[in-house]
Amino acid sequence: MVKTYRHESVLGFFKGMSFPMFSIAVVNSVLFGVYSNVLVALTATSHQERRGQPLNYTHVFIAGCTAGVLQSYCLAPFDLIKVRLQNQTEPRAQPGGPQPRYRGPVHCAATIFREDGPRGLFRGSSALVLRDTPTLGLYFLTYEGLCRQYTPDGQNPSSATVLVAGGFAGIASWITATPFDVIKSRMQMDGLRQGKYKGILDCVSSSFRQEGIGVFFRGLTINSARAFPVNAVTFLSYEYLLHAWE
Ligand SMILES: CN(C)C(=N)NCCC[C@H](N)C(=O)O
Repeated sequence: MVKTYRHESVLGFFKGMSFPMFSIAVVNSVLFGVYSNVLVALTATSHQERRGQPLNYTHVFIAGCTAGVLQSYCLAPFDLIKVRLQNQTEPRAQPGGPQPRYRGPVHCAATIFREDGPRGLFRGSSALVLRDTPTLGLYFLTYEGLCRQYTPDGQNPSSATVLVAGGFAGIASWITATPFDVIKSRMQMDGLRQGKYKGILDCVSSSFRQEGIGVFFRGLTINSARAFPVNAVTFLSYEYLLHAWE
Protein backbone atom coordinates (compact mmCIF):
# COMPACT_ATOMS: atom_id res chain seq x y z
CA MET A 1 0.00 0.00 0.00
CA VAL A 2 2.85 2.41 0.90
CA LYS A 3 4.65 1.67 -2.38
CA THR A 4 1.47 2.12 -4.42
CA TYR A 5 0.74 5.42 -2.67
CA ARG A 6 4.32 6.69 -3.04
CA HIS A 7 4.68 5.49 -6.64
CA GLU A 8 1.25 6.30 -8.02
CA SER A 9 -0.40 8.67 -5.45
CA VAL A 10 -3.81 7.83 -3.99
CA LEU A 11 -5.11 7.43 -7.57
CA GLY A 12 -3.07 4.21 -7.77
CA PHE A 13 -5.64 2.55 -5.48
CA PHE A 14 -8.47 3.34 -7.89
CA LYS A 15 -6.72 2.14 -11.02
CA GLY A 16 -9.00 0.31 -13.42
CA MET A 17 -11.98 1.29 -11.26
CA SER A 18 -14.48 2.81 -13.68
CA PHE A 19 -15.01 -0.44 -15.55
CA PRO A 20 -15.70 -2.62 -12.46
CA MET A 21 -18.14 0.02 -11.17
CA PHE A 22 -20.20 -0.50 -14.34
CA SER A 23 -19.52 -4.21 -14.70
CA ILE A 24 -20.33 -5.19 -11.10
CA ALA A 25 -23.90 -3.89 -11.61
CA VAL A 26 -24.31 -6.07 -14.71
CA VAL A 27 -22.56 -9.09 -13.15
CA ASN A 28 -24.49 -8.93 -9.86
CA SER A 29 -27.74 -8.56 -11.79
CA VAL A 30 -26.98 -11.84 -13.59
CA LEU A 31 -25.64 -13.50 -10.42
CA PHE A 32 -28.61 -12.73 -8.14
CA GLY A 33 -31.17 -12.88 -10.96
CA VAL A 34 -30.13 -16.37 -12.08
CA TYR A 35 -29.77 -17.55 -8.47
CA SER A 36 -33.26 -16.41 -7.50
CA ASN A 37 -34.97 -17.71 -10.62
CA VAL A 38 -33.24 -21.12 -10.54
CA LEU A 39 -34.20 -21.45 -6.87
CA VAL A 40 -37.84 -20.58 -7.65
CA ALA A 41 -37.77 -23.15 -10.50
CA LEU A 42 -36.20 -25.87 -8.30
CA THR A 43 -38.45 -25.33 -5.26
CA ALA A 44 -41.57 -24.21 -7.13
CA THR A 45 -42.05 -21.58 -4.41
CA SER A 46 -41.53 -17.83 -4.30
CA HIS A 47 -38.81 -16.17 -2.22
CA GLN A 48 -41.42 -15.25 0.41
CA GLU A 49 -43.06 -18.71 0.57
CA ARG A 50 -39.64 -20.34 0.98
CA ARG A 51 -39.15 -18.56 4.29
CA GLY A 52 -41.78 -20.76 5.89
CA GLN A 53 -40.37 -24.04 4.57
CA PRO A 54 -37.29 -26.05 5.55
CA LEU A 55 -34.35 -24.96 3.41
CA ASN A 56 -33.17 -27.45 0.77
CA TYR A 57 -29.40 -26.86 0.76
CA THR A 58 -28.91 -28.90 -2.39
CA HIS A 59 -31.23 -26.59 -4.30
CA VAL A 60 -29.41 -23.53 -2.92
CA PHE A 61 -26.01 -24.96 -3.95
CA ILE A 62 -27.23 -25.90 -7.45
CA ALA A 63 -28.80 -22.46 -7.95
CA GLY A 64 -25.62 -20.77 -6.68
CA CYS A 65 -23.33 -22.80 -8.95
CA THR A 66 -25.56 -22.21 -11.98
CA ALA A 67 -25.48 -18.48 -11.28
CA GLY A 68 -21.71 -18.73 -10.79
CA VAL A 69 -21.14 -20.20 -14.25
CA LEU A 70 -23.28 -17.65 -16.07
CA GLN A 71 -21.98 -14.58 -14.22
CA SER A 72 -18.38 -15.73 -14.94
CA TYR A 73 -18.87 -15.30 -18.68
CA CYS A 74 -20.34 -11.82 -18.14
CA LEU A 75 -17.49 -10.96 -15.78
CA ALA A 76 -14.58 -12.33 -17.88
CA PRO A 77 -13.90 -9.34 -20.22
CA PHE A 78 -14.38 -6.78 -17.43
CA ASP A 79 -12.14 -8.73 -15.05
CA LEU A 80 -9.41 -9.12 -17.69
CA ILE A 81 -9.34 -5.35 -18.28
CA LYS A 82 -9.26 -4.65 -14.53
CA VAL A 83 -6.34 -7.06 -14.00
CA ARG A 84 -4.39 -5.65 -16.97
CA LEU A 85 -4.88 -2.04 -15.79
CA GLN A 86 -4.07 -2.84 -12.15
CA ASN A 87 -0.83 -4.53 -13.21
CA GLN A 88 0.42 -1.41 -15.01
CA THR A 89 2.53 0.07 -12.23
CA GLU A 90 4.62 2.74 -13.97
CA PRO A 91 3.99 6.26 -12.57
CA ARG A 92 1.17 8.23 -14.18
CA ALA A 93 2.11 9.10 -17.79
CA GLN A 94 4.36 12.19 -17.90
CA PRO A 95 4.07 14.37 -21.05
CA GLY A 96 6.68 13.08 -23.50
CA GLY A 97 7.51 10.18 -21.15
CA PRO A 98 6.90 6.48 -21.94
CA GLN A 99 3.17 5.94 -22.49
CA PRO A 100 1.64 3.05 -20.45
CA ARG A 101 0.50 0.18 -22.65
CA TYR A 102 -3.19 0.79 -21.87
CA ARG A 103 -4.43 4.36 -21.52
CA GLY A 104 -7.76 3.36 -19.91
CA PRO A 105 -10.41 0.61 -19.85
CA VAL A 106 -11.84 1.34 -23.30
CA HIS A 107 -8.36 1.64 -24.87
CA CYS A 108 -7.40 -1.59 -23.08
CA ALA A 109 -10.47 -3.40 -24.47
CA ALA A 110 -9.79 -2.08 -28.00
CA THR A 111 -6.09 -3.07 -27.83
CA ILE A 112 -6.87 -6.60 -26.63
CA PHE A 113 -9.58 -6.92 -29.29
CA ARG A 114 -7.20 -5.70 -32.02
CA GLU A 115 -4.27 -7.88 -30.93
CA ASP A 116 -6.07 -11.08 -29.87
CA GLY A 117 -9.53 -10.82 -31.46
CA PRO A 118 -12.84 -11.19 -29.59
CA ARG A 119 -11.66 -14.42 -27.90
CA GLY A 120 -8.78 -12.43 -26.45
CA LEU A 121 -11.28 -10.61 -24.23
CA PHE A 122 -12.17 -13.97 -22.65
CA ARG A 123 -8.58 -14.91 -21.75
CA GLY A 124 -8.62 -16.59 -18.33
CA SER A 125 -12.39 -17.23 -18.48
CA SER A 126 -11.97 -20.99 -17.89
CA ALA A 127 -10.02 -20.23 -14.70
CA LEU A 128 -12.74 -17.72 -13.78
CA VAL A 129 -15.48 -20.35 -14.21
CA LEU A 130 -13.41 -22.78 -12.10
CA ARG A 131 -13.02 -20.05 -9.45
CA ASP A 132 -16.59 -18.80 -9.32
CA THR A 133 -18.79 -21.88 -9.78
CA PRO A 134 -18.11 -23.76 -6.51
CA THR A 135 -17.34 -20.62 -4.53
CA LEU A 136 -20.63 -18.97 -5.46
CA GLY A 137 -22.47 -22.16 -4.55
CA LEU A 138 -20.77 -21.87 -1.14
CA TYR A 139 -21.51 -18.11 -1.08
CA PHE A 140 -25.29 -18.58 -1.24
CA LEU A 141 -25.19 -21.70 0.95
CA THR A 142 -23.39 -19.76 3.71
CA TYR A 143 -25.79 -16.83 3.40
CA GLU A 144 -29.00 -18.88 3.45
CA GLY A 145 -27.70 -21.16 6.21
CA LEU A 146 -26.68 -18.31 8.53
CA CYS A 147 -29.93 -16.44 7.87
CA ARG A 148 -31.94 -19.52 8.77
CA GLN A 149 -29.80 -20.17 11.83
CA TYR A 150 -30.51 -16.75 13.33
CA THR A 151 -34.11 -16.14 12.16
CA PRO A 152 -37.22 -17.64 13.83
CA ASP A 153 -39.08 -19.98 11.39
CA GLY A 154 -41.36 -18.31 8.91
CA GLN A 155 -40.03 -14.80 9.59
CA ASN A 156 -37.92 -12.53 7.39
CA PRO A 157 -34.32 -12.12 8.61
CA SER A 158 -33.60 -8.78 10.27
CA SER A 159 -31.28 -6.30 8.51
CA ALA A 160 -28.55 -7.08 11.06
CA THR A 161 -28.84 -10.81 10.30
CA VAL A 162 -28.70 -10.15 6.54
CA LEU A 163 -25.62 -7.91 6.93
CA VAL A 164 -23.72 -10.43 9.08
CA ALA A 165 -24.75 -13.47 7.02
CA GLY A 166 -23.86 -11.63 3.78
CA GLY A 167 -20.49 -10.55 5.16
CA PHE A 168 -19.52 -14.05 6.23
CA ALA A 169 -20.79 -15.45 2.92
CA GLY A 170 -18.39 -13.10 1.13
CA ILE A 171 -15.48 -14.17 3.35
CA ALA A 172 -16.27 -17.89 3.00
CA SER A 173 -16.40 -17.57 -0.79
CA TRP A 174 -13.14 -15.62 -1.01
CA ILE A 175 -11.24 -18.02 1.29
CA THR A 176 -12.09 -20.85 -1.11
CA ALA A 177 -11.67 -18.66 -4.22
CA THR A 178 -8.28 -17.06 -3.50
CA PRO A 179 -6.12 -19.93 -4.86
CA PHE A 180 -8.20 -19.97 -8.05
CA ASP A 181 -8.05 -16.16 -8.14
CA VAL A 182 -4.23 -16.16 -8.12
CA ILE A 183 -4.14 -18.61 -11.05
CA LYS A 184 -6.88 -16.75 -12.92
CA SER A 185 -4.99 -13.43 -12.67
CA ARG A 186 -1.74 -15.05 -13.82
CA MET A 187 -3.48 -16.57 -16.83
CA GLN A 188 -4.97 -13.17 -17.67
CA MET A 189 -1.56 -11.50 -17.48
CA ASP A 190 0.03 -14.36 -19.45
CA GLY A 191 -1.19 -12.94 -22.76
CA LEU A 192 1.28 -10.06 -22.33
CA ARG A 193 4.35 -12.26 -22.00
CA GLN A 194 3.67 -14.42 -25.05
CA GLY A 195 2.36 -17.50 -23.23
CA LYS A 196 4.56 -18.27 -20.23
CA TYR A 197 2.04 -20.97 -19.19
CA LYS A 198 0.84 -23.79 -21.41
CA GLY A 199 -2.46 -23.93 -19.52
CA ILE A 200 -4.07 -23.78 -16.06
CA LEU A 201 -2.33 -26.92 -14.75
CA ASP A 202 1.06 -25.68 -15.98
CA CYS A 203 0.38 -22.33 -14.28
CA VAL A 204 -0.49 -24.11 -11.01
CA SER A 205 2.53 -26.42 -11.05
CA SER A 206 5.10 -23.79 -12.05
CA SER A 207 3.71 -21.27 -9.53
CA PHE A 208 3.89 -23.91 -6.78
CA ARG A 209 7.40 -25.03 -7.83
CA GLN A 210 8.77 -21.48 -7.97
CA GLU A 211 6.96 -19.85 -5.04
CA GLY A 212 5.69 -22.60 -2.75
CA ILE A 213 2.19 -23.26 -1.40
CA GLY A 214 1.90 -19.70 0.01
CA VAL A 215 1.53 -18.31 -3.49
CA PHE A 216 -2.07 -19.62 -3.64
CA PHE A 217 -3.16 -17.54 -0.67
CA ARG A 218 -1.64 -14.26 -1.72
CA GLY A 219 -4.17 -11.48 -1.21
CA LEU A 220 -6.44 -13.58 1.05
CA THR A 221 -6.28 -11.11 3.95
CA ILE A 222 -7.09 -8.04 1.88
CA ASN A 223 -9.75 -9.96 -0.06
CA SER A 224 -11.43 -11.09 3.16
CA ALA A 225 -11.20 -7.64 4.79
CA ARG A 226 -13.02 -6.07 1.85
CA ALA A 227 -15.36 -9.02 1.27
CA PHE A 228 -17.25 -8.55 4.55
CA PRO A 229 -18.61 -5.00 4.02
CA VAL A 230 -19.00 -5.41 0.23
CA ASN A 231 -21.16 -8.51 0.51
CA ALA A 232 -23.02 -7.39 3.63
CA VAL A 233 -24.29 -4.38 1.67
CA THR A 234 -24.88 -6.46 -1.47
CA PHE A 235 -27.20 -8.90 0.33
CA LEU A 236 -29.00 -6.14 2.24
CA SER A 237 -29.74 -4.37 -1.06
CA TYR A 238 -30.84 -7.69 -2.61
CA GLU A 239 -33.27 -8.52 0.23
CA TYR A 240 -34.63 -5.00 0.39
CA LEU A 241 -35.27 -4.76 -3.37
CA LEU A 242 -36.70 -8.29 -3.58
CA HIS A 243 -39.03 -7.55 -0.65
CA ALA A 244 -40.06 -4.20 -2.12
CA TRP A 245 -40.77 -5.66 -5.56
CA GLU A 246 -42.09 -9.16 -4.84
C1 LIG B 1 -15.09 -15.29 -6.71
N1 LIG B 1 -15.81 -15.09 -5.50
C2 LIG B 1 -15.28 -15.54 -4.26
C3 LIG B 1 -17.04 -14.43 -5.54
N2 LIG B 1 -17.45 -14.03 -6.58
N3 LIG B 1 -17.65 -14.30 -4.36
C4 LIG B 1 -18.94 -13.64 -4.34
C5 LIG B 1 -18.72 -12.22 -3.92
C6 LIG B 1 -18.57 -11.35 -5.08
C7 LIG B 1 -18.53 -9.90 -4.66
N4 LIG B 1 -18.87 -9.08 -5.83
C8 LIG B 1 -17.16 -9.51 -4.13
O1 LIG B 1 -16.45 -8.86 -4.88
O2 LIG B 1 -16.81 -9.89 -3.02
